[in-house]
Amino acid sequence: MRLSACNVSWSKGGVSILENVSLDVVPGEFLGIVGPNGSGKTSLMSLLAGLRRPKSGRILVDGQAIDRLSRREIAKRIALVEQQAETGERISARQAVELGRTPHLGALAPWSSKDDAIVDEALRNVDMERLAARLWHTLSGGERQRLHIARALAQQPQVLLLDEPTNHLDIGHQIGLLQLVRQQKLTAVAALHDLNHAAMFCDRIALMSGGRIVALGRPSDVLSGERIAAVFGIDVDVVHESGGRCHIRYRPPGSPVVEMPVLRRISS
Ligand SMILES: Nc1ncnc2c1ncn2[C@@H]1O[C@H](COP(=O)(O)OP(=O)(O)OP(=O)(O)O)[C@@H](O)[C@H]1O
Repeated sequence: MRLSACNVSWSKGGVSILENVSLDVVPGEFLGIVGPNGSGKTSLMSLLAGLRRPKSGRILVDGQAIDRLSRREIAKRIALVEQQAETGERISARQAVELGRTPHLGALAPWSSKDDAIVDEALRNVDMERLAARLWHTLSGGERQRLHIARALAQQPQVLLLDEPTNHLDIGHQIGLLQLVRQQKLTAVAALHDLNHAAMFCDRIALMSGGRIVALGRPSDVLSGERIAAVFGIDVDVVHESGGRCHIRYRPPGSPVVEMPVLRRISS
């Protein structure tokens, strides 16, 4: 499924937050959105999910304006994992994941063993099967975050939107989650803070600053030292790898510039 933002602007209380943002998420790709705090990543995600309407411009789902689709139609195609998604309900881990099936259920489509199997698989995917019976309020931040992802997977969307999905996760589960997203046969867009995670897992990266996309392309084309310095105000050394990937080394303030080699992956 193709998801597009066409010249989208959004403002709140007279303050411009997104300005003329255009983005085409290609079917099957994993697109990363990076940028400093307040650059507009979450605002863009909520427009892409159809939760907010742009002041001008359009969000298109396979060429169709998103505001012409019902909430249920959107939910069958797009799942959003928000940054501070919480539930105050007294529900179990499994029940939280079962909520992902809601858009697919109805009078003519009651809960069935197929839904159970989808929920089982989603729990397995995030390594949470053994805690399925636990009550939500007894779970750690990282366990809850993994369940939010499982709920989104159980929704069986065509596009998965993730706002800082690795928050609260230990490094093993951060890498595991990004790898899991990459392995899914769906289109994914993730707002990420870790530039190396974006460079490692994303096919393309959109770099945001001040409510605009300032660069969009393959990791090694977008994440240049000059651009990172201009947008984040830090000095880095970038090691370019083959296949458009790169690795960023953060330089301690005041340390000299190092010529970084170009690395080529040796395939076995
Ligand atoms: N509902 C709102 N009302 C007023 N200002 C808002 C609203 N939502 C977002 N903003 C402002 O818009 C700007 C962009 O916010 P947004 O949450 O999209 O940034 P972000 O890139 O996701 O930031 P972070 O990395 O800190 O999560 C910020 O300055 C924020 O304060």
